[in-house]
Amino acid sequence: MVRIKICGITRVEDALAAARAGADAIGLVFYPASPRAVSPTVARQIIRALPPFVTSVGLFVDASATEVHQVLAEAPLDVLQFHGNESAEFCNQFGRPYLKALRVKPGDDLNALAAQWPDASGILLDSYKDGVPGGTGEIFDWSLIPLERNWPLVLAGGLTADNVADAIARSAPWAVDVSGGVEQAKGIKNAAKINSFVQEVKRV
Ligand SMILES: O=C(O)c1ccccc1N[C@@H]1O[C@H](COP(=O)(O)O)[C@@H](O)[C@H]1O
Repeated sequence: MVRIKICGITRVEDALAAARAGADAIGLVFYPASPRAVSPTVARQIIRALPPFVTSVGLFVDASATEVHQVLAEAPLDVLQFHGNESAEFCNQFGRPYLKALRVKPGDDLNALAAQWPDASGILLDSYKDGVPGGTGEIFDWSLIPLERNWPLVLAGGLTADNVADAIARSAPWAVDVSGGVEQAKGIKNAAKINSFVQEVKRV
């Protein structure tokens, strides 16, 4: 069973649509430059509306430790996702499980890179695009993903209901993560697209 995270949630109704569809986690973006960014106050409202057993994940891009602590003081996130150039030492300091995102380029030794964050709960692989830290809506070459690995893979980058079955077949991830592929506008999710995505993941 491949787990599912729906990222870039900005509204309670979208979080509930994800939960009802059968998603395991929702993602909240705390990167101010993102059109999907939420304030800690809105994040708290969304988290409080979640039914049991749906994990809340907070996404940061090279935030300071103070900024992460400020968010955590208001929004009770279950898991942190570091999508920038954060070191393992930085990621480890918050007392929360975390995902480390890597943006994949040809020639990367992904096993060696993943080993730099030995305490991560999972390694999220996303597409590399110069100057854009994530949420590109673009897939990357899944053949670059090592099938022999000792870390839980969270596959992201341009996933949609149309390509996620193929992506799973090629990479055997622990979980998949989608944002733009289930949106009707940046930061606004589409319940029908969420349902199709979740059903497609559960079908394989
Ligand atoms: O969503 C964003 O705006 C974003 C900004 C900065 C870093 C990461 C971001 N999103 C994450 O990127 C992956 C892939 O997204 P997509 O499915 O290709 O749209 C996912 O984890 C997003 O949450």
